[in-house]
Amino acid sequence: MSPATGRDGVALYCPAKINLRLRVGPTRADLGGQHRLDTIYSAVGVWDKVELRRREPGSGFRLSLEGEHLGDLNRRDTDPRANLAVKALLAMAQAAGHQPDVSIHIVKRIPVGAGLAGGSADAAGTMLGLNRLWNLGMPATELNRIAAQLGADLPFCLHGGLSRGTGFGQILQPLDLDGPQAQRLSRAGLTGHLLIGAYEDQLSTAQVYKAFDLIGPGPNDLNDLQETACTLHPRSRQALDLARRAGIGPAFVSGSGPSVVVMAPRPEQAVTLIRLWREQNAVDRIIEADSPVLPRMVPLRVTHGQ
Ligand SMILES: C[C@@](CO)(OP(=O)(O)O)[C@H](O)COP(=O)(O)OP(=O)(O)OC[C@H]1O[C@@H](n2ccc(N)nc2=O)[C@H](O)[C@@H]1O
Ligand SMILES: Nc1ncnc2c1ncn2[C@@H]1O[C@H](COP(=O)(O)OP(=O)(O)O)[C@@H](O)[C@H]1O
Repeated sequence: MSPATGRDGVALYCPAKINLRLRVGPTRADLGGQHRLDTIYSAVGVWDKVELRRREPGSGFRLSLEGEHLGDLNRRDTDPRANLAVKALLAMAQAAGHQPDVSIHIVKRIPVGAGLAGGSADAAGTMLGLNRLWNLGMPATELNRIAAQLGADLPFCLHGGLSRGTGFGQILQPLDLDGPQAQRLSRAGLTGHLLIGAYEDQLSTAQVYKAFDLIGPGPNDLNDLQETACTLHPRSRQALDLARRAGIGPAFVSGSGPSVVVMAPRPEQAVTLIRLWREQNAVDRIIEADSPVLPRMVPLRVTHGQ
């Protein structure tokens, strides 16, 4: 049994992401044709677990998935190289001049294709874990550069907590969790205990952004993509309306959706909302969590032959 130093294996607890504000501007050539964003990211305590273990030199990578809600990851014909965690492994291996002889085991709890950045969370966890496993000492600037090439919200997922995001979402201004901006968000009821209403349905981020160019933002939404996500997925609008009529909130769609987020600081609010959502079959899965949170890494005890 190797000592729990992380020398042969590390486990990462990767939080989901919501947007407490999401302003979407026009597509820009200097942003690679992506929309200019001004957003407040907040990491949420819905955790994927990414376990990384060294494999024999030259044996290549191996990916395994576990979880009850794997969405379109569950298809037999899915190429493992399409998994964002594998893309992160290959990008880190290339940047570090390393062979990608690593097994990646992901325990999925973050709903897939939900607007919660589950893929980016796993990819960020893989990057942080490899930086430790391979003793790279890669600085945050280099990790951010690689992350931004893999996904717009991946740089945020490396850090967690609260952060403003601009550019296409990759330019970060982390917010001090005790600072004035975090306190303002807390006074607005946008931090603390929340409920996520999730669906077996998925929405394609690319499709939502494309439809946004035709539909545009709602008049008073925290999230400019919300009107589009609710148009494409009406059950999300139903779930939000139930929360609003019960006076529970703020309530909004998470990122490109379809999942919805309702801030529920008091226990009785959560009980009421869960009852309403279930009575009206407004959501498929309800998750209670707190926000903001930070990613965590722990050494893995690797028994030989594992
Ligand atoms: C919408 C947001 C809000 O935080 O999160 P999710 O809902 O995906 O979690 C993000 O902008 C999603 O980030 P991410 O999921 O990494 O998107 P990517 O894979 O990089 O991009 C998928 C596609 O979305 C479009 N895209 C993405 C970001 C952006 N600023 N403008 C865009 O137009 C592009 O068509 C891109 O090809
Ligand atoms: N490790 C992963 N976890 C979740 N989705 C992944 C992963 N790797 C690739 N994907 C793909 O990314 C797409 C978007 O998934 P996800 O990041 O969960 O949603 P969103 O972009 O809406 O936050 C899905 O269709 C899924 O097939």
